[in-house]
Amino acid sequence: MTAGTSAPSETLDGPVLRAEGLAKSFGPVPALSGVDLLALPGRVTGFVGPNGAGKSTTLRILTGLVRADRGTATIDEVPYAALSRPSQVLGVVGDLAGAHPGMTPRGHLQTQAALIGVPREWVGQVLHETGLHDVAGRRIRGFSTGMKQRLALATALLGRPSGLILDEPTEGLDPSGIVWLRRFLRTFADAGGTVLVSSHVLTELQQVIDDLVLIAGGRSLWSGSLADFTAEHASLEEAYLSMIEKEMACAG
Ligand SMILES: Nc1ncnc2c1ncn2[C@@H]1O[C@H](COP(=O)(O)OP(=O)(O)OP(=O)(O)O)[C@@H](O)[C@H]1O
Repeated sequence: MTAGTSAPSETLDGPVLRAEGLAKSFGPVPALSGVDLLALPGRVTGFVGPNGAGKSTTLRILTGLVRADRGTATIDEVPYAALSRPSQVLGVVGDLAGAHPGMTPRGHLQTQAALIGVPREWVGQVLHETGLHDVAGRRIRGFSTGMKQRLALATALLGRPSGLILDEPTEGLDPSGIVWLRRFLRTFADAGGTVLVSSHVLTELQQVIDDLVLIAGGRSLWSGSLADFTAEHASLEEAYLSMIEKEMACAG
C-alpha cells in the first residue's frame, strides 16, 4: 500500500467548532459538567484528558449524535443537525460500523457517495489521498486495523469537508502510517481546514497540534495554544501530567 498524497491542494474555508458550558448525564452517571471547546480554521487542535474525562461524549454532542442537557455545541454558529450538507462541512473519522466486511473500499465509498449525494468520481480521489488505491478492490474483511483507519478517514473525506474530527486516529497505525497521518492533518490545516483530534498519545500529538483543549472529570481545565501550555515544561506530556496531578490533589 502506497502512502498516498498529502492532499488537499485547494484552499479550504474551515468551520469554527465551538462548545460552551456542555453538561450531560447518562442516567445517574454525570459525564460532562462544564466543557468548553474551541477549534479554529487553519489550526490543528488536540483534545486530551484522562480515560472517562468526557472527550468522546463531547465529540458526539458536537456531531449531533448525543443531545446535551445544557450548553451549546456549534459548527460555524449552528448545531450540526442544522447543517444542510453536514458531510461537506465536517468529516467525522469514526469506526466503520456501516461498512460490510464483504465489501471493497471502492464499493463502500461508492455507497457512501450515493448516500451523501456527492459525485461517484470523488471516490477515486479519496482512495488516492488516503493511499488506498492499490487495495481498493480487496475485501474489507481482510484489512488490518491501520487499513481500516485509512478507510474511515477516506469515508470522512468523501464529502470534501473543510473540517475534520478524529477520535483516537492513530490507534492501529504503524509508524509510517502515523507519520503519513500527521503530514495529512498538517497539510489539511495549512490549507485552511479545521482539525480537532482527540488522542492519548501525547508525544505524537505534540508534533502536530497548534492548540490544546484539556478536560478532566467532565470539566474543562485548559484551552489555548500548545506553546502557552508547554511554556514552563519540557514536553506536552510533562505539562499534562503536572496539571492533572494538581487537579487530582484539589479534587482529593
Ligand atoms: N452511553 C453511555 N451510557 C452511560 N455512560 C456513558 C455513556 N457514554 C459515556 N458514558 C460515561 O461518560 C463518561 C465519559 O465517557 P467518555 O467516553 O466521553 O470519556 P472519554 O474521555 O472519551 O474516555 P476514553 O479516553 O476512555 O475514551 C464515562 O464515565 C463513561 O462511562
